[in-house]
Amino acid sequence: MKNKCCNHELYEECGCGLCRTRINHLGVTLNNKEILRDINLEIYCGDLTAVIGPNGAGKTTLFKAILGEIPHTGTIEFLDPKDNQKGRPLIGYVPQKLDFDNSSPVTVLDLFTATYNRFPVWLGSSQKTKKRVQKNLTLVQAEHLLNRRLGALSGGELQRVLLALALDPVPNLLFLDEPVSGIDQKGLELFYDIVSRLRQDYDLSIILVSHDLNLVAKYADRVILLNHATIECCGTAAEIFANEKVIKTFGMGWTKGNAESKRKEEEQTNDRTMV
Ligand SMILES: Nc1ncnc2c1ncn2[C@@H]1O[C@H](COP(=O)(O)OP(=O)(O)OP(=O)(O)O)[C@@H](O)[C@H]1O
Repeated sequence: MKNKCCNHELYEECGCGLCRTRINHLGVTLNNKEILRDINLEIYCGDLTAVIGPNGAGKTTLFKAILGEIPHTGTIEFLDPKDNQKGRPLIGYVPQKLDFDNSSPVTVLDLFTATYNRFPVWLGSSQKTKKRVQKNLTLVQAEHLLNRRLGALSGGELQRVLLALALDPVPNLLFLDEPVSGIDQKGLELFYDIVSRLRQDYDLSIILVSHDLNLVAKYADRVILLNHATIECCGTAAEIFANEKVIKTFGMGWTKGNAESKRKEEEQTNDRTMV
């Protein structure tokens, strides 16, 4: 069955609307436990898809499977009709958290240098590397953090640095696993404003796992509810937050209010488009 998230009409205004990552019948079983089953998704360029679901629904497992970190059944392919290419997508990943020693002297520049080059970081960074890092940090409003120690960054700053790292080279698919702690509301909003702008500038396909339904309602083109090991429903934010299954999962009060304001916002956008 073709589900709504594969409906081409939803993507008419997104990027070229043709490049896409296709996930077919993806399933994951770990230690004899079925964690994901029959996941089918198409993610087009310029499209920000938010994955929501209760704790333990399998959101991180979905990321890990697509990244190839854990075994899965089904297929994942990137299709670029412009030059007829077909293959595995190039994926950029911003993890939920980064485990490192906070007291380590490693700086942001060291982190990038170690990623871009094969030689040891203690040999220093060339001017060429420094320029490349500066350019990438500027994209995420973090150019002033070049020589800052990683351990001295705030949660929001670290998240933006990791985003800059994930954008070079520009990926076919960008994964954002929202941190559950360590970033204040202002930091989160700045992060999503930057993501939203980059999505337009680079025509990025983005999958975002988020626990903040207000941010999802504000930024996502499409929302997917992952529950009971599979996709229970998907659609625009207004559709999803009015959906019975979502209301049952997250509670009546929140979703009804948001569905209503999102519906009004979409109506206003449609009115403006028609004028
Ligand atoms: N190696 C494993 N073996 C068995 N079960 C696992 C394994 N890894 C994860 N699980 C289980 O798979 C389910 C999904 O976990 P996952 O971390 O993907 O959920 P999530 O939706 O990302 O949760 P959260 O919102 O809390 O981050 C959980 O019940 C978890 O206990």
